[in-house]
Amino acid sequence: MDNFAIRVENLGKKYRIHHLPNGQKMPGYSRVNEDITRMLKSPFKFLSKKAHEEHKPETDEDFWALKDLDFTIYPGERIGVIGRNGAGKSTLLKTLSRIVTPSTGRMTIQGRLASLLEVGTGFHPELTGRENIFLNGSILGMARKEISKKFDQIVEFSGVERFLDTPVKRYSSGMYVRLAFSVAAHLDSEILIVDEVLAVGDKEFQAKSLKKMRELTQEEDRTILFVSHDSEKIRSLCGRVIVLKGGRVLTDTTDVDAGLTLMEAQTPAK
Ligand SMILES: Nc1ncnc2c1ncn2[C@@H]1O[C@H](COP(=O)(O)OP(=O)(O)OP(=O)(O)O)[C@@H](O)[C@H]1O
Repeated sequence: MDNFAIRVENLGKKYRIHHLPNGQKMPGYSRVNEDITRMLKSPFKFLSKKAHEEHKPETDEDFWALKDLDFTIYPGERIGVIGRNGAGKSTLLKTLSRIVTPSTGRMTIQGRLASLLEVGTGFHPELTGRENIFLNGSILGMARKEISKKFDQIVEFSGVERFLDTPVKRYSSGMYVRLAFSVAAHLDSEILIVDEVLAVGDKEFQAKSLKKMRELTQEEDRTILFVSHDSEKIRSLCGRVIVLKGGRVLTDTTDVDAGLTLMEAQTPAK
């Protein structure tokens, strides 16, 4: 088998979009929220409108958040996944992290994958920082002894030593990201996926994390997929960019500047 880290073939993700009788479109989950908000605002109006709506047929439509993706990523590459709001970046990273199930195609991942998605994923809120470090290590298949060996490095890099025995639900978002990044960067995984979260940390920690990610690819041949809206960060970290538009690959290039220019010329996906 080829020595690749990630191979994606004809990958697609389809969502069902509900059309409301008033012509609005929305995914199923937000329709419930919308109903609750309307009901709280004006219960009588909501109920009479709802009874009226019941008699109007609703239609559903397929919406492709990702479509026909094909690419191969090799060990040691630092890939920037870029695109305007709604282009499909998070959906792609969540699909690769197996949080979202693809609707078409297949993906082959060679190596262990650690992902750092939006704040709130990855850690168990009730567990302390210390417990989450061990939990994350065991999810990656590491023995307790191996995790213990990395423990001090993780804590030192994160700078959250004083709060190690506090449940992470009490952490500020900055502290949370510090620990989550440090765990993902230091535990044994061949592939690291980082979605925008670093923007939550302070400038100093952001710079330190970018430096760490460069080292991980250079010294340990680890592969990094990085989503960011910050062109400077993409330029300083990535050697290749995959530009998404409307769920499809617009371009996949090692000319990072050209990729960024093309992305900036796009309007957000509808
Ligand atoms: N669970 C869902 N149900 C329906 N549509 C969804 C769902 N999750 C995402 N989408 C839609 O898929 C498209 C891609 O979303 P995604 O979050 O991947 O974009 P993104 O490129 O990460 O955007 P941003 O830069 O704003 O974070 C959007 O149009 C979004 O509304």
